[in-house]
Amino acid sequence: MLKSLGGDGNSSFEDVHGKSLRDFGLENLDVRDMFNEAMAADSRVISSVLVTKCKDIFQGLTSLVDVGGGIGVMGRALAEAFLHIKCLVLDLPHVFADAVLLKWVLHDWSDEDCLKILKQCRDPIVLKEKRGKAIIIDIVLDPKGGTRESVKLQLFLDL
Ligand SMILES: C[S@@+](CC[C@H](N)C(=O)[O-])C[C@H]1O[C@@H](n2cnc3c(N)ncnc32)[C@H](O)[C@@H]1O
Repeated sequence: MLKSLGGDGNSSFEDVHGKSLRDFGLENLDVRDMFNEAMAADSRVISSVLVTKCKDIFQGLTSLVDVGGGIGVMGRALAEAFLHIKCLVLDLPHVFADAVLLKWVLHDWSDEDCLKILKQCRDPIVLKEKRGKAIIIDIVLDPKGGTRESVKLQLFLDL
């Protein structure tokens, strides 16, 4: 990004808006969506070249992670072109997700850490205009005891 002429280290965007494009996008859904779609449009062009002219790069691979892969256009194109490669896309939850799934994650963290984790999950999905969800699949402690099996499991998870 162009740096401003003021020499303060900020980008021109930061000088005008008081925050980075990334932070601005977190609060302005239209801007965020427009940015993600612009990146996706670029990926459509680049991926079409990649899968036709650069096949050799992918020979022998069985898996690939597209880090910061946006809404997954590149990952999908690679997965479709190279069926032997398992493609994963890693990006921030707000980029691609309506929901965050936490299965067997929270039970072995302290209450304090659980709050931190849930807050991290909440911020991106709250921005999804109330469509977002946090889906938690985990053990629920029964203060009255529960069945023998469930108590055994609770004790096991406390170890
Ligand atoms: C400039 S975009 C590039 C997107 C995609 N690779 C492309 O070329 O179309 C950078 C991406 O990095 C993602 N990103 C930023 N910080 C990240 C982090 N800590 N973990 C994962 N992804 C991150 C952003 O959400 C964004 O989608």
